[in-house]
Amino acid sequence: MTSPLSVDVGGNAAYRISIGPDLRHDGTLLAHTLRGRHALVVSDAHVEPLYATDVVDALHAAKPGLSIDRFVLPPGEHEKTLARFGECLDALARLGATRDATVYALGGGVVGDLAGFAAACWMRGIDVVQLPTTLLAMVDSSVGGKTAVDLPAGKNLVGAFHPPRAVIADTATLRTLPERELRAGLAEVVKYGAIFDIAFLDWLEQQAEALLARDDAALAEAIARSCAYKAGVVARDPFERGDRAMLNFGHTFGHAIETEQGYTGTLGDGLNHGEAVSVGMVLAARLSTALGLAPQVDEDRLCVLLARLGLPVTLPHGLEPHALVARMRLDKKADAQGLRLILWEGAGEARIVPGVDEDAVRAVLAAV
Ligand SMILES: NC(=O)c1ccc[n+]([C@@H]2O[C@H](COP(=O)([O-])OP(=O)(O)OC[C@H]3O[C@@H](n4cnc5c(N)ncnc54)[C@H](O)[C@@H]3O)[C@@H](O)[C@H]2O)c1
Ligand SMILES: O=C(O)C(=O)C[C@@H](O)[C@H](O)[C@H](O)COP(=O)(O)O
Ligand SMILES: [Zn+2]
Repeated sequence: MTSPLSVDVGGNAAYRISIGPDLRHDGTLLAHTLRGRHALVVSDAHVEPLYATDVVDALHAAKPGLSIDRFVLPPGEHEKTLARFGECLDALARLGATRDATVYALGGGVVGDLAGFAAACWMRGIDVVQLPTTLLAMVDSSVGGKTAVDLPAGKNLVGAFHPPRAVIADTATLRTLPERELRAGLAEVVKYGAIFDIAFLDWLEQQAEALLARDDAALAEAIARSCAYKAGVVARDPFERGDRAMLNFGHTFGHAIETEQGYTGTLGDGLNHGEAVSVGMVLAARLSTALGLAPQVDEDRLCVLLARLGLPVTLPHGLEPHALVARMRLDKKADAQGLRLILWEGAGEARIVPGVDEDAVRAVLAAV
């Protein structure tokens, strides 16, 4: 077994992100995260048949006598609901999970967010270990402790900050990830370059083909570098009181699109999260240009890179600017001054902008 890469997340609730092939079989690494004798593996109906038995077997081998159950969600963003969250809590009750139990979130960001929220609430908080199986979850959602479910009114409106005890990213699971989901993950990878580091954007431009071809070395580097950017900011600002909000670049627009489309991304007729963030980043860059904050050339560069990665860069048909702006008002960054958006001053330099004029936002939405 190749030795895993690791990224440490500092702060009050420090933990390690381990990245490498076949880590789901590593009983020692998995069992190191266990405190009690109950474990619930939460997954979805695509991922559970592929990988859950490996995790359960590795845990049993490392800790005989462990009581393990599985809770399996139907796949898709439209399942990240309060109702499924309630079912997950029922599964913990059936297991008899005590306060030293561990939830293993095996899947993409939908599983990670919902299972993490259940762990945050069960008996006021038990351990969750994130076992991400999508690129998006490896580079973003498994790290940082944001957990949530969606409401029909908006994305992630009910949730809690609940950092994982560990993140174990088995990169071999990416071999079965559908092409579209790989591209969606690359949108959040591009986000780190856009907000923090122009040199990372240069690297992504050089590695675009290798990443799309799932070159192991390119993917491992993209994951480790992304985790390092995210680890740095969440350790400084775990509860998003300051610059962590930059991780939301493209998200106020993106979440409005996902909500307006009824979270149909994984059903095939709408945009999934990564795709919506791709369009959202283009809109944020265009608004920055329109407001005179950033040069046009950087907006063009971002669009070209996202398009090369096979991501959408224009608004889907049928979405009304007024309806999207109404959704944006329920964004969690909005405040008494109105919309607070993450814009940029150019590639690699995000900026938090309060009190953004809604007419300017509608004009950009109408133009893209
Ligand atoms: N908490 C955070 O900080 C954070 C960050 C980014 C995104 N998110 C959330 O993450 C969610 C999106 O996550 P996602 O893009 O992983 O989507 P997802 O969880 O819906 O997974 C995408 C699809 O891939 C399938 N899949 C997962 N792993 C697979 C594998 N290895 N092989 C085959 N199929 C596999 C899933 O079953 C699903 O159909 C959104 O709800 C978003 O809001 C949260
Ligand atoms: O970790 C963060 O902070 C992020 O904003 C990461 C985002 O990619 C992610 O989609 C997050 O779930 C959005 O958070 P929200 O607070 O806007 O719901
Ligand atoms: Zn996101």
